[in-house]
Amino acid sequence: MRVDIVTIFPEFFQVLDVSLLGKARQDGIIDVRVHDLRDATTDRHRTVDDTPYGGGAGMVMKPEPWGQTIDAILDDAAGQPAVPAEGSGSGDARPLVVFPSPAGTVFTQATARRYALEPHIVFGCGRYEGIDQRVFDDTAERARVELVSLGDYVLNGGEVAVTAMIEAFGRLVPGVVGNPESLVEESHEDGLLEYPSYTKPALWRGREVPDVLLSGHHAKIAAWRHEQQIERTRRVRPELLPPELR
Ligand SMILES: Nc1cc(-c2ccc3ccn(Cc4ccc(CN5CCCCC5)cc4)c3c2)n[nH]1
Repeated sequence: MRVDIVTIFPEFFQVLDVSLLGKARQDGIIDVRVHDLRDATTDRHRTVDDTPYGGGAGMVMKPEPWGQTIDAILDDAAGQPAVPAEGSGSGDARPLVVFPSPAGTVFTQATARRYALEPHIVFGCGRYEGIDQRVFDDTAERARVELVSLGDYVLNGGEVAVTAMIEAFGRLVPGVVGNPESLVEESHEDGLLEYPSYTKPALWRGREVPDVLLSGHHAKIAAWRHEQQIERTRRVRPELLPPELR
C-alpha cells in the first residue's frame, strides 16, 4: 500500500517512523511518502496562502501549489499502479485523495476498514482557514476525493487528523499488527464499545477481578464480556446500539 502526504510541515510526520508503522514501512508493507507543498511554489517567499475572496478572517491556501503537487503524485503513481488487495476495495481503480476538513464526513472504524483495502491514498493536509475549493473540484476530475472530519472540533490543520487516520487504518493492513486476532475483538469492530480488561494481580488495592474471568469457563466469559459491551455502550454511546438492543 502506498500513502502520499502533502503538507507544509513535513517534519510533523517523523512520528510515523516511531510508531507501529515504523516496522510496516521498513517491511515495505506501507510505503509512506511525504511532500512539502512549498516545493511547488515559485516565488522567493514560497507563498502557499492568500486572502480570501469575499473577505473574512484568516488566509486561504492557494490552488496552484496543490494542483501541481497532486498532479505530480498521481502521474508518478500512474506509472507504477499499486495492485489492489484481492477481491477488496471500492472497485474504482482511480486513486483516493483524502482531505481532512471540519466540513467532512466523520471518520469511523468503517472508514478505517475501507481505507485499509485501498492500494493508494493521497492525504492533503490543509492549514490556515482551508484550501481553495477548486483544488477539490479539479482533483475530482481524475481521482476519488473525500473530505473527512475527525470529529466535531476544529484543529489548526489536517496533520493531526491524517496521523490518526493512518494509525487507524494502518493497523488493519495485513502484516502490520503481529496478532491479527487482536483486531477482531476491539471497540467498534462489532459496533459496540469494548468490555473492561483485567490482568494480574488478582487482588490490587483491595479490588478483585470478576470471578467469571477466573473461572476458565470460556462460554461464560464470552457471554459476560458481550453483556459488558452492551451495558457500557448503552451507558456511554446509546446511539451506537442497534435498535433491538436499545
Ligand atoms: N475534524 C477536524 C478537521 C479539522 C481541520 C482539517 C483541515 C484544516 C485546514 C485548516 N484547518 C483549520 C481551520 C479550518 C476551518 C476553519 C473555519 N473557517 C470558517 C470560515 C470559512 C473558512 C473556514 C478554521 C480553521 C483545518 C482543520 N479540524 N477538525
